[in-house]
Amino acid sequence: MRVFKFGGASVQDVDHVKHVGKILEQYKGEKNLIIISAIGKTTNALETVAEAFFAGRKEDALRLFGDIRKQHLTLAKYLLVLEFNPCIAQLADFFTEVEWLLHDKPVREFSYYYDQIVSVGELMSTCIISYYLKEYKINNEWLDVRDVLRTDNHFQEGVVDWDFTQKAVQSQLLPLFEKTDIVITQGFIGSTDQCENTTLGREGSDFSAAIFASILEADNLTIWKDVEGIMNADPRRFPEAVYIPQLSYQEVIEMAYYGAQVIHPKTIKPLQNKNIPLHVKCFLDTGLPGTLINQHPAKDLPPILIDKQHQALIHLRTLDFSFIEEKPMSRLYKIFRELKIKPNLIQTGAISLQVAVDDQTDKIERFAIKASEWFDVQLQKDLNLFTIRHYNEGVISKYLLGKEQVLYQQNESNLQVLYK
Ligand SMILES: Nc1ncnc2c1ncn2[C@@H]1O[C@H](COP(=O)(O)OP(=O)(O)O)[C@@H](O)[C@H]1O
Ligand SMILES: N[C@@H](CC(=O)OP(=O)(O)O)C(=O)O
Repeated sequence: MRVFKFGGASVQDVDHVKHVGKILEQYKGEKNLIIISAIGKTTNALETVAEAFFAGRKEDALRLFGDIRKQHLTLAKYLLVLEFNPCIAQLADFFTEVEWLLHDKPVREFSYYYDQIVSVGELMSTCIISYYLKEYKINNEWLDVRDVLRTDNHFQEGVVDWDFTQKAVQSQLLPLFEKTDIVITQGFIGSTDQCENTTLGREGSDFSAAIFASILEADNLTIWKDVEGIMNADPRRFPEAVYIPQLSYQEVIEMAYYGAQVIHPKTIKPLQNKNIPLHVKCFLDTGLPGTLINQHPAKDLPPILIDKQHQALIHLRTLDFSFIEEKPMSRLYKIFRELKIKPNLIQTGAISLQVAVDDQTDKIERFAIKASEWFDVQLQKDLNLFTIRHYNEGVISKYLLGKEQVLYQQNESNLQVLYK
């Protein structure tokens, strides 16, 4: 058994969806679970629908959703002939689910509505692709992942109930493989025990794929991307980036943790725990070897560059001049935990502390209010966090010279600079 994941970039239009069919043909006769994300940038578009709805701009929300609906119907029209009508019937159910909700008034928290609305992206994409594959004579079964992947009710960041999910995989997913070799399902989304939609956090489809690979004890997880494989930097921002043929789980988990936006940070743990190899392969040129990620330490790694934008630096000083010891630290971590804030960089002094975090205005404001009970809180915005793993003098001078540095930290393997 293999698990494949196709992200939004790989299913962004008619030609890309057709290419998915071509890739699957190469694996005929093998059992494959296919996890697919929303088409192109649909999740971003659905986020604006959720925001308009929650702000009470019902007409805007309906209009924006109308555009998304139209795009999906157009895609179905260009891909399908025989399977067009059944596909449209299934899509209509998904549209109705959202449109009914948009006619209501928000009475619950934003995250709840976000998940009910945004999750339709993956339902629509998998529906169209499953029908396209049938039309193309690639027999497959479509699975509503909400029947299998159970989470708690932390909307926008559902925590997976592994026990339930494992049992549901046995009872609902595996029997589908008795009928067909290919099962198509959604990444990124799940459901609570109350049948409410949840999401696993932005870009969470990689994580969904790893969850299934782990439960199924798959031979391999392949994530198809629009790049040659994993590179030592984002090639969109660093055209000189070089491709890396093999990486260890540990290296990739570190890269993702520091902000490399190529694999979701939660993807590696379930794979490492079961020793399942991860392949990052090139969607457009399947002949390329891609990057293999496994337990073996990589040799001769180039310096790895990660430039994380939209950072804010929170300056904290204890109001009563007490030292930064266990008590103030545990208070701070309690607030981080409550607000789900992840510190990207921490530097401590005697009575002061600086924390770099992703600049999420709403969360930072709530943090400042809570922390001001014990700390003087100041904020600095519009910063970037540059991380170099496996640094050397050459890369330091190439990339950091001339940058206005705000904070600097260095250990044996990482160098991090917060700059303006
Ligand atoms: N270290 C890296 N190696 C390769 N690609 C990277 C890296 N860091 C960021 N990227 C970016 O990740 C993109 C692919 O990820 P993403 O757009 O999330 O794909 P998908 O939507 O298919 O999951 C590439 O186009 C590339 O710009
Ligand atoms: N569609 C979701 C989940 C995801 O993982 O997408 P992608 O595979 O395109 O990064 C998002 O955009 O966050």
